[in-house]
Amino acid sequence: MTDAKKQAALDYHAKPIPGKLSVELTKPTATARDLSLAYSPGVAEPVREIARDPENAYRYTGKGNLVAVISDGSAILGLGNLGPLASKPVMEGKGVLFKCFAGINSVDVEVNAESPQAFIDTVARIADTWGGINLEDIKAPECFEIEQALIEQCSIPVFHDDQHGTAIVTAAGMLNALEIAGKRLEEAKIVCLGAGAAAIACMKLLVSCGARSENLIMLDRRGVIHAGREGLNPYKAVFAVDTDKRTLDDAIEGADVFIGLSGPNLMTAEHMRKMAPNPIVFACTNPDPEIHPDVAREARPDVIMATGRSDYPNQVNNVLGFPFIFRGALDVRATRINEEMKVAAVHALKDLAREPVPQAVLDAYERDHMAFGPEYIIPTPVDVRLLERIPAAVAQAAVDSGVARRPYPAHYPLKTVDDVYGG
Ligand SMILES: NC(=O)C1=CN([C@@H]2O[C@H](COP(=O)(O)OP(=O)(O)OC[C@H]3O[C@@H](n4cnc5c(N)ncnc54)[C@H](OP(=O)(O)O)[C@@H]3O)[C@@H](O)[C@H]2O)C=CC1
Ligand SMILES: CC(=O)C(=O)O
Ligand SMILES: [Mg+2]
Repeated sequence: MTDAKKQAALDYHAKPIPGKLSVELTKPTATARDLSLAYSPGVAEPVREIARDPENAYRYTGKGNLVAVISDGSAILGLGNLGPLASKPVMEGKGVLFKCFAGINSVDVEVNAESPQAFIDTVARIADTWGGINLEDIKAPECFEIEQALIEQCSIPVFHDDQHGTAIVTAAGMLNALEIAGKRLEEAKIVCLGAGAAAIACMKLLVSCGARSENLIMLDRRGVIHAGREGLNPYKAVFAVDTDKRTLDDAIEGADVFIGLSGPNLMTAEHMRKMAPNPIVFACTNPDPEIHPDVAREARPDVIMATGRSDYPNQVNNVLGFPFIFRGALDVRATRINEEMKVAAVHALKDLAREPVPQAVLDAYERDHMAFGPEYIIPTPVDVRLLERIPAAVAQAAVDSGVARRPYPAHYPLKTVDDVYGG
């Protein structure tokens, strides 16, 4: 970013008041009568009702439309382990996206925990406060243990966005990109740079969509994850392949697909030139991708290119997933977000990209034309049809797979965030 853009970003966060979110009132509070209902003595009545039946918390408090965005700041975007407090702008940012795209209220919680167990204990003790928990920017491998333990201990959906949100959006974009490139997932040679939270979840989902594990090479800071490599954790070991390739330079030769979920500027024009015809490059590290789109395109005009950013075509970013997935999960009061719900989200997102793009999206992106093709493999986050399609698909999958505690919502499909509380 230029110095001017960096300053604009700081000013955006600082002015006219610090931060990006505030709490709003939903009931009148002007009179003595209002206050006697909102607080003492009236507040005692919902207290008694919730003590009698905890389900009443959904009726008398904001719990059912409230998601906690929780981090320890150990993997903030691609910036690394900068600690809990430094993650707060990102967590507030996730809250902005929950609210503006799906009408979901959120609180950000930055946890200073000395161990995964301390993090789990802290969150588990306060989990009943919310309707769902979105774990964010927690590094691998700790994130796997943390998410699994919290899923087991909490009765509300717990979802590590960097794993599953990213995987859902990547799979949807990849299925479309492969079709446009005239390639098949079952045959595609895939290189994944990064072997952390996002990378491992993305590769697992691509394998379950049809990618062959023997066609997949994953790399971490030490290079290719190959059979016999010592010191691999069990999450990486699943992806160890029998190969004599050791570096990105070796692995990228003839690859159809590169997926970057690692760090900035790790891929070069020379790597691009070694890829197969019509290569697909998802350089998804934020804010600075593994390779700048202009460099990639100059090296390979035939590339289908995506990044995690809003300022280039094809934004493969979990913003296309988490607001809408939680919307569907909350509205049927799902106990968890299971594989069926994730797969339903992949297909809803993938299919939407094939439909004509609304004028409002063209206006927001200052474009005359956008249509399914190399420059448009996936919808943009401002597309209001995401709110119509993804929650509906997720809610239906929750009902069908038996994790919904409420029926498919009568007020679906949603047309705008004003509809989220129904009639
Ligand atoms: N576009 C999107 O929607 C999303 C993008 N991301 C991006 O993905 C990246 C990883 O995030 P996340 O998985 O949560 O973080 P993790 O800390 O869990 O994983 C980071 C992974 O990147 C690897 N890595 C880091 N630097 C290098 C390097 N120089 N060479 C090779 N591998 C490297 C690490 O290797 P090692 O295991 O050896 O330490 C690790 O496997 C971030 O940049 C983030 O912005 C994440 C989520 C969503
Ligand atoms: C987008 C996101 O969640 C990340 O880069 O970590
Ligand atoms: Mg993240």
